[in-house]
Amino acid sequence: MAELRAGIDAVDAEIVRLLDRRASFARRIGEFKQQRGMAVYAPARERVVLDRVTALGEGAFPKRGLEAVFREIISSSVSLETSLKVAYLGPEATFTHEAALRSFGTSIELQPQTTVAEVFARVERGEAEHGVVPVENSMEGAVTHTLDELMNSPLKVCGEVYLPVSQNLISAEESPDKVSLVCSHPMALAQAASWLRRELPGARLEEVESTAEAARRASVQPGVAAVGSALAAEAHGLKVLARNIQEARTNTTRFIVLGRSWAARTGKDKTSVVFSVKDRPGVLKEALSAFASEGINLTRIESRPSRKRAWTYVFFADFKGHPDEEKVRRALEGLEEHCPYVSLIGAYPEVPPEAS
Ligand SMILES: C=C(O[C@@H]1C=C(C(=O)O)C=C[C@H]1O)C(=O)O
Repeated sequence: MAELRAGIDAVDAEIVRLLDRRASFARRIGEFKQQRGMAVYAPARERVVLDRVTALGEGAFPKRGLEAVFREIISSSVSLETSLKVAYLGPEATFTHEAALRSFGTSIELQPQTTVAEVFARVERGEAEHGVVPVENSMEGAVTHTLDELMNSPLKVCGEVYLPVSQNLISAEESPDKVSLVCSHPMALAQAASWLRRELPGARLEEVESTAEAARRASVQPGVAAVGSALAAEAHGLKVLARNIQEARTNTTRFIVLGRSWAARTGKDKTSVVFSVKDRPGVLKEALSAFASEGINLTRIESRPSRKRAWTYVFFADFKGHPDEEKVRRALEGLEEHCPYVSLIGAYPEVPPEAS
């Protein structure tokens, strides 16, 4: 055993020496970016680094572990280049906090904000370089606040993250029969609606602004439970009275990372656009034919009120590809021919939902 541990000690010393060497490259890259006014966070490059190191692994060390270790190495490298600030829809211990940690690791400054609008505003004012907000849930659909902000903001989407949502009944009470009030974010209450109706038919439901605020209430008020994550329970010293009370096991939320510009091309990317159409028959079909004729796969389309004139709409579409690709450029030109308004709101490395 002592001999084997000596082996580990020797390897650790080597790893630390190599990490120091890696850090000196990162610092130099940081200086290069600063001289040219480039953004420090390079999500496309990070994706390439993470894919490369997991492919290099020969299986003795688990791939997920490799990805997690390198996520932190990259996070520390970024912190050597600049003190990166990332605003997210808080408070702490929400799913968005978890999504921000997944994207940026623990070595950067995370700033919890109380609303989606404040996350956008902070990044727009330059008080944070990036923002993380939820954009859609596989059961409940779009996060409309986020779409409405995206429509009017100069910020761009430069990353996406998927997180499986596990909702739990969490409380300071010992058992569910002591619970008379359940509070949570409206989306979390909706996700757990059937369980709550079935198991706690007598409890009152109350909407609050976040799952973390609900957990805080549950920690100070007797008879109150929250619907929220195990992370929120831990943060507020609560017990998990029931696990996985959400509607489906396949409940996943997709988050986006905001920045001043979209990400560079990796070869496996997604692009997001917002567009409006003229008011005449067949116009949406014509607009979308721009994608069909280039063989581009639309992964999502969503309509929202334009908020400029009653009963007029804008469409949000995500599709596979990057604006630097010739066929995507042609599809966007085609879209512009049919639509009075087209805006490219982001491009980012594609994350397969099942990989998250
Ligand atoms: C070092 C760089 O800066 C950051 C750190 C990275 C890393 O540690 O590998 C990768 C991308 C950037 O977010 C770079 O752009 O290469």
